[in-house]
Amino acid sequence: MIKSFAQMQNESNFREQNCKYFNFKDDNGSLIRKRSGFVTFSDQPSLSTIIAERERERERSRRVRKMEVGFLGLGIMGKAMSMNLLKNGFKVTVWNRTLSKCDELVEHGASVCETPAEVIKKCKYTIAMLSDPSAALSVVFDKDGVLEQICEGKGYIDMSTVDAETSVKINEAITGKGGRFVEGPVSGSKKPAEDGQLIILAAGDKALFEESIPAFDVLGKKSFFLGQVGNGAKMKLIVNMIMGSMMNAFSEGLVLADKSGLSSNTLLDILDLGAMTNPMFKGKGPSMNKSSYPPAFPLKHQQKDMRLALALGDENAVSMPVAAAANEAFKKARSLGLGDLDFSAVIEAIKFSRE
Ligand SMILES: NC(=O)C1=CN([C@@H]2O[C@H](COP(=O)(O)OP(=O)(O)OC[C@H]3O[C@@H](n4cnc5c(N)ncnc54)[C@H](OP(=O)(O)O)[C@@H]3O)[C@@H](O)[C@H]2O)C=CC1
Ligand SMILES: O=CC(=O)O
Repeated sequence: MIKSFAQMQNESNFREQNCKYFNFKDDNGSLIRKRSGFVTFSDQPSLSTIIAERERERERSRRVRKMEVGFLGLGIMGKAMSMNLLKNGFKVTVWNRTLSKCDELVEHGASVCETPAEVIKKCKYTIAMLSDPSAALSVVFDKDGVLEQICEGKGYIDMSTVDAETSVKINEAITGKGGRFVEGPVSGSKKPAEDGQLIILAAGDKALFEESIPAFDVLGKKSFFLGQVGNGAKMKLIVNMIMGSMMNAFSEGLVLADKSGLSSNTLLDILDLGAMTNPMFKGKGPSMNKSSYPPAFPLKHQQKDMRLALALGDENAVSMPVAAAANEAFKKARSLGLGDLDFSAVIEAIKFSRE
């Protein structure tokens, strides 16, 4: 099909190169516009697209520089996440139950407060990353907690992995005082947290979610908005229930290979070449074969997630025998004193039960 110049100009990838326009009159005196040079169709962004993109980036930086974010809980995840916010230009005010853990963040430019209430008072937006439901509730409801200062105009974003009931309770308390709440548990461990590559499973106040996007974009590679409070918690527990079950099957396979006189390293190579290849087997397998479990995702937290996911299964009458068996192995590992090691240390419980 032959297209007119005007039609070509409407194509999204239309570009002009070295074009000059000449105006002259024809025999009837009508003004005619002639063009010299040539046009191309290119996937390269046009100058106007580049300028618009730069302007958007400048606007994003302006918003970030103005955003004062509070951060409660500087464990493995909270430390990496708040450090990322700092490195990306946010003003960050931190609090941790063990206050000395704030020192490293302060060295990188963070301010520190002595209580969660003080952080809330100071910041329009506060993120929490705490170990479990009881920690999440305590930081909100206890003396000097979030509730003492939360009010209209303030947003609270809890990214801890908890059950829906805990999240709903926190939401009711925060909104009851005029504040806004988003739950935003994350999928991804220590390294994705350090690299800003988490997957954020948010739910709750949509406007607060949208205002939090500049921070979420720094913390993660993708943010899902899942609707009402509780949905983020449930989705996270389902994801981790699958992860915990996979880790158990993987551990049993490694132990079985070894006990059958096969090389567990060769098993890793075989798995990596087939349909079951995944970053978890690839990342954890070699260190598991060396019985090394530096904590990225502590085993005690994985067991907490299995427990909470099984409770969700109970509520919904979903039979989950695989997850229940995996939970037993994590419980066994905890009873062996492995709770603070990485969750891959569950393999030790499997080795133990076969000795
Ligand atoms: N590690 C990981 O790979 C991932 C973890 N998660 C989830 O993120 C959350 C944090 O995990 P992670 O950073 O690994 O955990 P850590 O155990 O490293 O850190 C837990 C944090 O919670 C604080 N805390 C515990 N109990 C209380 C309490 N009663 N009152 C106040 N603060 C408390 C700790 O304070 P203190 O320093 O004083 O002990 C610490 O800041 C958990 O819900 C976990 O399931 C989600 C995705 C990945
Ligand atoms: O919750 C743990 C994770 O790796 O995700």
